[in-house]
Amino acid sequence: MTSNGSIERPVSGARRLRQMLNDPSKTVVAPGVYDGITTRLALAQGFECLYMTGAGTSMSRLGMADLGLTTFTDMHQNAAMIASIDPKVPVIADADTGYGGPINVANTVRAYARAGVAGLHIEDQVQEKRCGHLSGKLLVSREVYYNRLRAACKARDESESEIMIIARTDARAGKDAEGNGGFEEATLRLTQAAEIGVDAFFFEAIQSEEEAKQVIERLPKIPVLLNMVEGGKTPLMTTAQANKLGFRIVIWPITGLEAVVASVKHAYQTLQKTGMTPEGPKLGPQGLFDLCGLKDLMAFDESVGGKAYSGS
Ligand SMILES: C[C@](O)(C(=O)O)[C@H](CC(=O)O)C(=O)O
Repeated sequence: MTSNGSIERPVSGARRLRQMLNDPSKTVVAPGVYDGITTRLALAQGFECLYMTGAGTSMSRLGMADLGLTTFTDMHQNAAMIASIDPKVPVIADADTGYGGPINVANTVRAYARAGVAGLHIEDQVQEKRCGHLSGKLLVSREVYYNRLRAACKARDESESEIMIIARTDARAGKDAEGNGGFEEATLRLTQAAEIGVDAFFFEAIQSEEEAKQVIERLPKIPVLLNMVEGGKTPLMTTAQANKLGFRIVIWPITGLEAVVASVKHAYQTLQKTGMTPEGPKLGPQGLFDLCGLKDLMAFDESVGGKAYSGS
């Protein structure tokens, strides 16, 4: 309640993200998450923003590489689940190509906003897309891309949502049917994106630190996101380095995936080879469920008179 008796509404993730970006000295770091457990782990670590990776969503939900197989429904459901775990912490979610023409893009923006997503990125790859750090990417024409962005901004404005529209271009390492591609094309596309009214930029597959500097210098002055893909096309840098260059958001989409794949592989290999799981400290069921809210859930049950878990 406020002093005049009205109900104070919780600050949305979108507003919180905008507030964080209002501080020009700050760089927001968002680790990639793709399911409930990675979301819980990132939240437990105290990250103030999360990034829902499309690559991770594709691999964890479908068991498939990041080639545009995830539908709007897959991505929206995952984003909604992730954003609901702690609505105070903003979630930036991958929205790939927007999943169709302008009306699909608009539908995606409205649905992500209703689900509590704080920001999303729309790119200029064709529907048969691939991870931005693979070679041979094909782009839609400038006009088709701009239409996607116009649809996204119009849907944001008409729904009076504060969701941030992040324009991603894959032009640095891709080209359209007319052969337009490369650094200049990417700069041109994002400069036009700012005219259309997007809130931030995602210049995919920056190839060197010098280019990273150029990106910041040459683009209009709205927040620029830096994509740190281990083993990808962009040299890795720390938060402090990214901040010094002027990047305002840094995402680490596959950090969790790399860690999970390595450790789960080791556990399964050990079990297969030796008939026993690897040695080392274990959380046990109690510890695992504690990570996912066990105590809070039981306390809630008890607070409304439930008896199911008392004494557990
Ligand atoms: C950011 C990204 O879109 C993602 O899905 O997380 C990917 C990351 C990856 O595939 O490594 C991308 O950069 O295209």
